[in-house]
Amino acid sequence: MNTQIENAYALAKERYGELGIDVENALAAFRQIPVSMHCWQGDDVVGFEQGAGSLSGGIQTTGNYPGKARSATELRQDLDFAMGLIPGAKRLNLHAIYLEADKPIARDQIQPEHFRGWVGWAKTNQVGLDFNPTCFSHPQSEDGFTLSHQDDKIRQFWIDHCKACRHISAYFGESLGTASVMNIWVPDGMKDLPVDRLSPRRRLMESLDEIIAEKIDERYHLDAVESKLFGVGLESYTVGSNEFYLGYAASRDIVLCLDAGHFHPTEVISDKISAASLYVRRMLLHVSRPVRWDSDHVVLLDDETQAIAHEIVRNGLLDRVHIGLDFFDASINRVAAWAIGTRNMKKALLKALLEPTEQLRQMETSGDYTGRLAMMEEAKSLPWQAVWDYACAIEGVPVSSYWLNDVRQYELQILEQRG
Ligand SMILES: C[C@H](O)[C@H](O)[C@@H](O)C(=O)CO
Ligand SMILES: [Mn+2]
Repeated sequence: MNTQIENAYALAKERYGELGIDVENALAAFRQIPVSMHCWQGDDVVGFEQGAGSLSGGIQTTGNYPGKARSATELRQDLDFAMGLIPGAKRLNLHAIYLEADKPIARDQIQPEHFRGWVGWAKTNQVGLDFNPTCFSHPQSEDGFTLSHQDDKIRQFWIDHCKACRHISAYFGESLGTASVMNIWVPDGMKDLPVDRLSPRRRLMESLDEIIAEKIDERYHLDAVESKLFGVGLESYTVGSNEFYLGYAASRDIVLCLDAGHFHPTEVISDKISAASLYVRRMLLHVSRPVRWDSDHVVLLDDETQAIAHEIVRNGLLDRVHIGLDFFDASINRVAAWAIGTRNMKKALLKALLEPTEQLRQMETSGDYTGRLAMMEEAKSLPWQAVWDYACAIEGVPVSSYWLNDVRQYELQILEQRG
């Protein structure tokens, strides 16, 4: 290892030691925290269904940067490369439309066998898999309703899709020895003011009850539900609102998914984690960056990402909060987008683990708010970056911005050849 990195690390350890922080412990914990990378950043949420239509459901990818993955093989190639730029434990979050089959398969007919390639890849790379039914980009979702549809046949189609997905998710968990978190998000809603807000919500509740009725061992599969405020073209009413799913997850003892882009612009999910932790056993986070709306920009090392990490670490929630990412930017190199967003989430976690939290707590308890603010601000410029560089170096991951050189090479040799 580069002696500069080692020397900086040794100095950082000394500095943190003065504050009573054991850097080696923090680093060991950091390396174990998985961040679930979302497959859909690699191909603009298109997937590999035969005859796939365009993205719908009120979500949008903007940009047309060249080189997106056109097959599962290309997506795995990009993921291999991107994961090699990121230190610590990683998982992959798949959507149902990323199946592999040589003929069209109806969504309610998908099987574990269609994901065998992904499980093989996950075993080789020692990563866990997570899963999502895909209740959008489909002719049966085009009028804005799926699991809450008033037409029983359409509703049943989506129920059956979600049931099929649970079996695939359990197959992931059993094959890989780590529970797959299966997150249900449906776009259901209306562009303009509905008269009846209740009936679709009752139908959604009943559909979900039918979906989760079959008990599946938690060692293999966990059910999660994701709320939303609005979608494009679905501005006035979202069936699966925050209140709906908070109540649903708490009353059914399943996982609550909080997406950073799914609330009012000044609302933050960092503040919701502690509150929800009192009522739900587990949470899934979709860490994202909304810019004026649920725009799914690449995650930054900004105040909110840091606050999310602090809330998880300070409250001892690492084993109850599953950290996933949800952004899709097609205006920049897609592999770089994964690297930037995931590295930032990881940096935030490392910084949180290196915080002098006990000292801050004591100041708060004794009413020393001046000291609390001063120390919180000083903690931001403690030498965490030397620890980060060391974490990258010991895992053979590029240090500092050197990963960008690798991405440029990859772009030239692989992405640009895709046409
Ligand atoms: C593709 C994802 O499932 C989707 O982004 C969902 O999680 C969401 O956040 C919709 O706005
Ligand atoms: Mn999301």
